[in-house]
Amino acid sequence: MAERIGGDSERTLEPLPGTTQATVVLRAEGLTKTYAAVPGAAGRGELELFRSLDLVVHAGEMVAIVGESGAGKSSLLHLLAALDRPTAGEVWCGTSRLSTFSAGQAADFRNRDVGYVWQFHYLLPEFTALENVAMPLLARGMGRSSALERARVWLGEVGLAERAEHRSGELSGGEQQRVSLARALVTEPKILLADEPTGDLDGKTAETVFGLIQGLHVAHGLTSVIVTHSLEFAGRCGRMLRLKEGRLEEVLE
Ligand SMILES: Nc1ncnc2c1ncn2[C@@H]1O[C@H](COP(=O)(O)OP(=O)(O)OP(=O)(O)O)[C@@H](O)[C@H]1O
Repeated sequence: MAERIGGDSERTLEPLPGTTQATVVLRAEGLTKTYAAVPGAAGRGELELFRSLDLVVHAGEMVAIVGESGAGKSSLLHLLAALDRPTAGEVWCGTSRLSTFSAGQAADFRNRDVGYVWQFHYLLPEFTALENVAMPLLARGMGRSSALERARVWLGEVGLAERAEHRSGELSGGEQQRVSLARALVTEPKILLADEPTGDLDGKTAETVFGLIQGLHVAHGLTSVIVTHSLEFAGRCGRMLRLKEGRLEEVLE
């Protein structure tokens, strides 16, 4: 059955080949991103990263985005998370047009619908692992004891229940990234966006964190977009796209 997406340009989406269902979770249409020139700054001319880029991500997909450094992968992920606005084009999440969001609506969208993992964990070092994981719940107004209770469950999901009371600054890099993964998912979003989540980690720790992401993706029925420089990890996602010279190409193996 095809699904309709709404807003002011309602269309019928075709199912994926070989499937009967096409639940589109994220859809970018005609996306263009240009960074403006900085007047008077040498080397800061206008920079067009991509033009008229389209992307459709279906429910349950795990999509890897690869590409050379500077290709625009992080910039694309920022647009999907409503962290930035495109120069032209639109990102849809279901029937919501991200470009119509106010700053508050964008923050709500990120708090409720998206779990975002950065290359660097950005945990608050003076707070415990448990408190760090609970932050997004506290930010949405949940009571402290309920937030901490739910955060404890998510620390368990990433295998760190016994580290709950450690300050995040006392944890190893891999543990910190696992805490940041729990923080991203504690609100039980439907979408996980991860920007080089293993980029700062050594090989074995990277494997642990990537395996965890894969496991949580399946266990929680997530729709995930993962930017990575690792072709090995990308090959283990259901679908690989390469951002190259402003275009997204399917990489078929
Ligand atoms: N806010 C900004 N203003 C101006 N230029 C920017 C801005 N953010 C990124 N850029 C430039 O856009 C280009 C793409 O950056 P982006 O971080 O999206 O690439 P990337 O593919 O994620 O790279 P990497 O793999 O090294 O992280 C780079 O040349 C970068 O300097």
